[in-house]
Amino acid sequence: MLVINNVSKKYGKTTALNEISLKLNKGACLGLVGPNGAGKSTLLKIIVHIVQAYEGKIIFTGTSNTDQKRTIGYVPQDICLEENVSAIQNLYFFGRIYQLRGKALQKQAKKVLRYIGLSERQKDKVKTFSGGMKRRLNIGCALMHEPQFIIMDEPTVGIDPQSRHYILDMIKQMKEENRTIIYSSHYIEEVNKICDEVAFIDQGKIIEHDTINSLIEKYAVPAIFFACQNSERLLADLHQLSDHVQPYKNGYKLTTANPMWTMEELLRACREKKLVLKQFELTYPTLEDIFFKLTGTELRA
Ligand SMILES: Nc1ncnc2c1ncn2[C@@H]1O[C@H](COP(=O)(O)OP(=O)(O)OP(=O)(O)O)[C@@H](O)[C@H]1O
Repeated sequence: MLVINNVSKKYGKTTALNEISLKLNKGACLGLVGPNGAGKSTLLKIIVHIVQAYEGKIIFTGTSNTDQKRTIGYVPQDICLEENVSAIQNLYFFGRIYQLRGKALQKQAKKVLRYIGLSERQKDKVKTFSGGMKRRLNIGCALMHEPQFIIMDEPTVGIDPQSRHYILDMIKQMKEENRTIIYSSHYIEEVNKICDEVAFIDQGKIIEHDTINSLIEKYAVPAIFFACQNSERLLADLHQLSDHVQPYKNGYKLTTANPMWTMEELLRACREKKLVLKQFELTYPTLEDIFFKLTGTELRA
């Protein structure tokens, strides 16, 4: 288990983290989601001991390994590879840091190469690799010592959709191996695909932390979007049906706790006023909408 207790960090006058507390169970896959500058990288660097001057406590419990660093694999946001040597040489370098030698080192490097799908390119220099291949190798380097905790800082930034897919599949496999994962991203749809729980971070504070299902249940009030010609003629009816009516695209969006009844009433009002519907949809907020609702901040800003 990983316990983050009241962690704060300042860089000069900038507060990067403000009393962060989080608990993560063994085998959990947490998406750490926040916009640029929210404090994600700082928190991850504190967890992996790169940033050592901070307030609060980080506690790892239940690991059999006495050396905490050996239980953690860290994938930094910036690719950290030696470009002028081969993929396998990069893996050997990271394996040696963790005292792997000889046959054991070779065997582990081959295993990791299969895992990251680069066996065919193992002898090629990294400088000949695409951005996505470099990202995969960057992840492979963090896996050489078979860590229980895997901490990834935006590992899919700036890569092609195929490599992105590959990386997401790798993370799913890590989950099946019961590794504990923290995955930082501002691509919320990725987090939705692979994580079980999500922590929203904004301006150095954790705004929410829960399972994705619980968050959706808690905040996802359904909305009806509709568009028709002269839709402003329905405005009075709309305000009777919902307290939250807003112009949206070429029509209006209204939130409602009772969507079926609201839809029926809306259709009835359209028929009465002889208005022809162009679009009519029942929508549920995405995690991105929930983040915006809680923080007033766009994730992709
Ligand atoms: N080494 C540093 N020196 C000074 N300020 C820093 C340093 N590292 C981060 N900060 C500041 O701390 C705050 C949090 O930055 P951090 O990199 O942790 O955010 P982030 O959520 O990872 O953002 P991004 O998605 O852009 O990587 C920002 O205001 C940033 O400018």
